[in-house]
Amino acid sequence: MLGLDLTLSYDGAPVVHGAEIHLEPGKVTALVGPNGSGKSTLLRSLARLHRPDAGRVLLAADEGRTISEGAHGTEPADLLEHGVDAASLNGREFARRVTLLAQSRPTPGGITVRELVEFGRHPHRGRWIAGDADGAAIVMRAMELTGVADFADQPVDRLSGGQLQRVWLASCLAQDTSVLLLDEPTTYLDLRYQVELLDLIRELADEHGVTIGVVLHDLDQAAAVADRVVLLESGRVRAVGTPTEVLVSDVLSSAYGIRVDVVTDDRGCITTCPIGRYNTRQRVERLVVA
Ligand SMILES: Nc1ncnc2c1ncn2[C@@H]1O[C@H](COP(=O)(O)OP(=O)(O)OP(=O)(O)O)[C@@H](O)[C@H]1O
Repeated sequence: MLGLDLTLSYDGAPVVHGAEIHLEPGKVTALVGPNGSGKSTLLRSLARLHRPDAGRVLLAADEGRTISEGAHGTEPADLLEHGVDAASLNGREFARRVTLLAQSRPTPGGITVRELVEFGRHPHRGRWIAGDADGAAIVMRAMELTGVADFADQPVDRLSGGQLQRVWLASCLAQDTSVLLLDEPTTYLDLRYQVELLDLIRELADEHGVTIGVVLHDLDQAAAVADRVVLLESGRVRAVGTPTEVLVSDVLSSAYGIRVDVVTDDRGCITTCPIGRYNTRQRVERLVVA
């Protein structure tokens, strides 16, 4: 998926200025940056939920293939030549290719977890007949992958924030798209489920070739899960590259307006340490000594 020269605004005031973003099949791209830098707006434009003032979103010709079929993608030059303009697809065609786990969603009342997950199958159902032969198995798999199968028959309005987050993710997975966009998916999740979600993201990319774009505030999580990091600052792409290339002290310190030290251990794990006025400096020193 390629977002080209995207200019995005609210009420005529631009908040993203000519951004380019390439999400590669089988790779995880993390969008990071300060509050208000335009991450969610950019992600929403890729999901066709925010109409660009200028620019366009191109999908690989085979990005219509589903996770279960195994999708393959192309380089930006191929997308420019052969890509499908996202705006040219009807809603159902687009929803079979791209899904977004949004930051906040209204919780529907009076339905069960399984029913909410089944909503994800909507674009795959026939218009007149309920034909979706693989649907039940895909819904079950989505619930198992996200750890919600045990409470499949519970009403969604009785779930905790973290449980609900996983149910929405299951619904996205049930959509079985080749592009998965996630906006701050670890919010509300406890430590175990944060780690499991990051593992799941990697698994979807590595084993199923899914194209993944994920907004993350936690830079250490971005370093752990992403192949590429896009750093946004004031609506512009400030840096793009591998975590080692982008998550460097001077770039982060300048983008976030606070000193950020970066420690890389001998296994290549990156830990970012924003330096506050009190005890965070000692934490960095401990990390460096260890
Ligand atoms: N519905 C809206 N109406 C008007 N302005 C908005 C709206 N949503 C976002 N903005 C503005 O657009 C800019 C980018 O917001 P966006 O939510 O994309 O940033 P973000 O990087 O995702 O921020 P955060 O990290 O706080 O979630 C901000 O200046 C914000 O105030």
